[in-house]
This record gives sequence, structure tokens and C-alpha cells, in this order.
Amino acid sequence: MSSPRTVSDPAAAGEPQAPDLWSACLERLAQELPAQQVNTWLRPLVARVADDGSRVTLAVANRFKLDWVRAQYAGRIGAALQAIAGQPVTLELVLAPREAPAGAARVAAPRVAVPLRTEAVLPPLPEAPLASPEAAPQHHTRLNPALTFATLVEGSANRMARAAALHVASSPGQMYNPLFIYGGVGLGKTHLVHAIGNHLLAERPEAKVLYIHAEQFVSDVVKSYQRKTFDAFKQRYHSLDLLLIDDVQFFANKDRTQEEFFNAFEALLAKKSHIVMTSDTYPKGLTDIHERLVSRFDSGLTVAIEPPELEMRVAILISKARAEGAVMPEDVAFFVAKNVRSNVRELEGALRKVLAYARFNQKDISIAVAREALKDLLNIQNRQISVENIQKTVADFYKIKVADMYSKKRPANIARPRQIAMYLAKELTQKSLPEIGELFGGRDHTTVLHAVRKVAAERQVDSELNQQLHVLEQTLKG
Ligand SMILES: Nc1ncnc2c1ncn2[C@@H]1O[C@H](COP(=O)(O)OP(=O)(O)OP(=O)(O)O)[C@@H](O)[C@H]1O
Repeated sequence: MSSPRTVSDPAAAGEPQAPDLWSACLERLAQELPAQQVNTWLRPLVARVADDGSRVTLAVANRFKLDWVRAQYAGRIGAALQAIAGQPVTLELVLAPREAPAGAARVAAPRVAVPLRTEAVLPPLPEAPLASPEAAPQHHTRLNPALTFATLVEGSANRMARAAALHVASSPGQMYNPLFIYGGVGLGKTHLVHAIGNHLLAERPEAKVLYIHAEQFVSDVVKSYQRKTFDAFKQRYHSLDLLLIDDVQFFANKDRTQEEFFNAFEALLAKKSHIVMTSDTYPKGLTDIHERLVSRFDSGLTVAIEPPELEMRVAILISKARAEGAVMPEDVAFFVAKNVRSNVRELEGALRKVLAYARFNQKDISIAVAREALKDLLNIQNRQISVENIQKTVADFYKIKVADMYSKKRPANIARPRQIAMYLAKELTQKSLPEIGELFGGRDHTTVLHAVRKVAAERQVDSELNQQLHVLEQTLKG
């Protein structure tokens, strides 16, 4: 590995001049971002650039800032570095050693780069973090600064919810009040509401924003009841500009809480403060919640978040790996995304396992590594390779419709994947040629035989095809 040099490090005055890569990157980012952001967050970073420019290590003064820089800027920095260097650049964010004075922090050795820990991908919700230390509001927001719009991957599953959330974050108290977001577990509801709060605070640091889980609200009600501190309770909730309340289904059967929430709701709406709620179901699907509340929940905009589709899962994996300073090749992301479908939280779990396995074993991230890392998960799935599954996987891979597998269409961009799917059906299932032909829109067995032979012969000489087949085989076998 090439030895790192330190740049913009006053403590290293005797060392070689800063390689231009980081300075050029700062210049470029200064064109794209407000000067205040560049000066606050990026200029103080202490950079080390490997001699061959393939790796840049940035030291950040503390954990909070590190999370913030990673969440807000890592993707942008990585892209800028790569564009300037004209080659892939690995970006590492590390904590500067504690004893170093602020601004002159020396970079920790790259090997102790932020280790892949659970909270590296998913920073734990601190007790009462502030959205930005520079713009510290005077009350506890309970916002997690890592959960922003920038770190939320957009796809058809969350497009509408995201658009509505962005609108609310930019103009609270106007349209879509209340905003009610619902969807299954681990699909990004909490992330989205934090993003609304963080966005608003970035624009209006003085805004009174509170994120709270419904269970915490219940316990606040109980406490203020017991301590007879209802005035303080009301003062706290009714004075907010933005209330973000997560998992309101937890209000079920809590009559007193529902009453207090109703009061807060009315007070906030009356003063044009915004309320955003999440739930595991749409308002009318909620049980044991007073009708007057349910009808209010539904009186603004109700939007769903769906489970992410394949392309979005691939994008999430690539983006979260990048935020970790790792590069996840697209074929590996495809392999993982095909095999982990339930929700984003599980996708993150799978990613952590793959990155940790690769790191501990000092291997590059590949399908073989992912398969090994996810062995247990893949075994549980008791996979049965069906022709249907092959058709779907191949269609996804080549970005065509599954229906094209049975259609009579002949353009090469469709006929070729169809032949590949036939080949894989023969290779990976027990089906006979006539059975396969039948499953591909009633084609003759000679058509299948032709496809099988053609693909088998071509993969011997066409390394790109061979690689694609390899990815598909690994993905299907799990
Ligand atoms: N579109 C996305 N892009 C990036 N990360 C996402 C996306 N959706 C979800 N995540 C991540 O997945 C994890 C789970 O999301 P989150 O906690 O927001 O889910 P949730 O819908 O609130 O789940 P629950 O109902 O269990 O509370 C979080 O780490 C979140 O950052």
C-alpha cells in the first residue's frame, strides 16, 4: 500500500506539500455548496492522500461531526475525488485522536479507520442530540443528524412520501398538514421523519422541532399526570413548530394519551405548526384509537411507503457501502438485493455482514465473499430454483419485463436474455426441454435446445457473457 501524506495539517509543516487532490476537491465542493457549509464542515478536515491518489483519509474531530460529515457529504466528496482523480478513490473517514488540538488533529492510521460497527451504518439515537452543533437549538430535538434526505435513497417505493416530506420540510404549516406516513417495518418511515426535522433545522435553526416515538409520548403523559406537571407538558408540546411522532399505532387503548394528543394536535394545527405522524397502517386501519383522532389523522395527506423494489435495494446497498468508505460492485449488490427482499433494515444487516467479512478476511467485496458472509441467511431461505424465478431474475438483470420471457418478440435485447434464461433453466432445474419450452410461452423444444447450445458455446469465448452468467447463477443458487 502506498504511504499516506498529510495535507492541510499545520502540525505537519515539515511534510511534503499537500497533494492537489484534496485541495482540488475542496475547490470543487466550494463551487457546489454554500461557503458556510464548506467552511464549517469540510475545510477543518485533515486529509491524507495516498501517493497514488487511490485513497483519501479524512480525520474528523469527534464522533458527532464524523456522523454528520458521513451522512451529509461523504457521497459528494467521494464523487468529486473520483472525478478529479479520474480513477476510483477510496474515501475513509476516521476520528482524529482525542489529544490532538482542534484544527491540528493528526490523522489516525488508515487501518484504524472507523471500524464497521453496527452504529457506523445506523448511528444509535443519542439521548438528545442536536441537529447541528453549529446551529444548536435551545431545546432537545431528539433528531438523529445522520437521517437526512441526502442519505435516503429514492425509488418508486418511497417517491411520493419523500416528495411530500420534502415539501413539508421546506414549507411547514402549509400544505399536507398533518402528514401521515405509513408502511411496514424497516421501510424508512423513521428515517423520513428525521429527514424532515433535520432539513427544517438546517434552514431555520431557531425552529422548535421535536421527534418523539409514540411510546415516549405515552410515558410523558403518564409522568406529567403523576407529577402534576401538565402545564409544563402543554407548554412543551403546544409551542412546537414541528412535531414528528413515530408509530402512532402505539396509542391504541391509551385513552388519556389520546386525549392529550388530541389537545396537542388541535393546538398545533391552530397555530399552523406542522404535525407528521408515522404508523404501520393507514389511519382507518388503526384499531382502538378514537374516531375523532383517526379522522384528524386522515385530514391532511396520507402516503404509503412500499417495500423497495430490486433497483432501489441495489441503490441502497451501493450508497450505504459508499458511506462506509467501501465500494460495492453492482453485481454483488444485485446478488445481495435479490436475496434480501423484506425491508431496508435487513438489507443493512446483510451489508454489514458482507463488509465486515471482507474486512476481517482482507478480501475484496465479491459475490463469493457475500455468499460466504450471508451463508446462514441464504441457507434459511431453503431455495428452490424454479423456471419462474430464473425468468424473473434474468429479466431484472437485463432490465426487461418478465412478460417478455413468454412473448413472441424478437429484438435482440429481448431474445438474448430469453435465451439466457432458457439456458439457465436447463442448467439449474430438472425440467425437460419441452417443459421449459412450454414455460417460455409455448415454444418448441428445438428452440430451447438451440438457445441452450448457443449460450453454452458463447460463454466459452465471451468473457463478459460468462461473467454475467456467473452472477446470475450465484444469485439464483444463493
Ligand atoms: N430509502 C432508504 N434509503 C436509505 N436508507 C433507508 C431507506 N429506507 C430505510 N432506510 C434505512 O433502513 C433502516 C430502517 O429504517 P426506519 O427505521 O426508518 O424504518 P421504519 O419504517 O421506521 O421501521 P419501523 O416501523 O420498524 O420503525 C434505517 O437505518 C434507515 O436509515
